Amino acid sequence: MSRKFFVGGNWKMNGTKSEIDGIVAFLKSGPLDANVEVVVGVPSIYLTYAKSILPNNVSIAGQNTYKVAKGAFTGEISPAMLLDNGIPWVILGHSERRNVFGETDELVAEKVAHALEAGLKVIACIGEKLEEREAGKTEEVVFRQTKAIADKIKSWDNVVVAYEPVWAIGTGKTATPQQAQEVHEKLRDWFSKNINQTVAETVRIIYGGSVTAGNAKDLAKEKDIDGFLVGGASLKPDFVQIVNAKH
Ligand SMILES: O=C(COP(=O)(O)O)NO
Repeated sequence: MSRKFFVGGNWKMNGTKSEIDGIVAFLKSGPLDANVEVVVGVPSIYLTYAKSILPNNVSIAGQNTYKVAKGAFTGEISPAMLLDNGIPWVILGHSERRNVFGETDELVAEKVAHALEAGLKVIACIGEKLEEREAGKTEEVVFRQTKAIADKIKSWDNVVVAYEPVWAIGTGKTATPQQAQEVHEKLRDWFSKNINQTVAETVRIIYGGSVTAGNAKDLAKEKDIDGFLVGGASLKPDFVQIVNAKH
């Protein structure tokens, strides 16, 4: 079963309007592989601006939403607010939300469930820390994080899973194609055993963690790597080569 290659850009807390103009310029000139789904994750304050100038072949995501529709949650935004502004995607469970802002597996799962119920599509992030990998706990961690989400949601149709080993994020220490493929394959097997074979075969599992134009092609060759979630490199023209890495 073929899965449409998916490349997300996670701009994190970066950008000014003029820098966004520059990013949009290289996305427009591309050319971007038409067989690849491209979504850029934009800081909340710039979502409307970015959406107004992005080319039609690039979609847009928020970087966080809360677990309920409205209320006394100063500083938060809801899935309904993203949808009200024509934003169809959201990135949830990023390791920076988990490790810097203390989001638990439970909270991430509740956020994913509410975002899907509201009608958003979700890039759901999982990934182990270096000490967990060194302790041989990679599978245990990513299965635990995935199960927490599975226990709360009814369908994986609008979910892209992003495996982002924390030790590879922003470090330049990219997982090797073999390391990434091994975890992606185990995750797909987890879906087969715990959800169903159709989900296992159709859910896109993308890799994130120091993806560059230099390593994307080799990673893209792996059968269970369905794309990327790119941080630093998504702010630069090299992002076009990463989008096109599969073909
Ligand atoms: O956090 C990341 C990856 O960041 P880098 O590509 O900068 O390692 N994606 O969400």
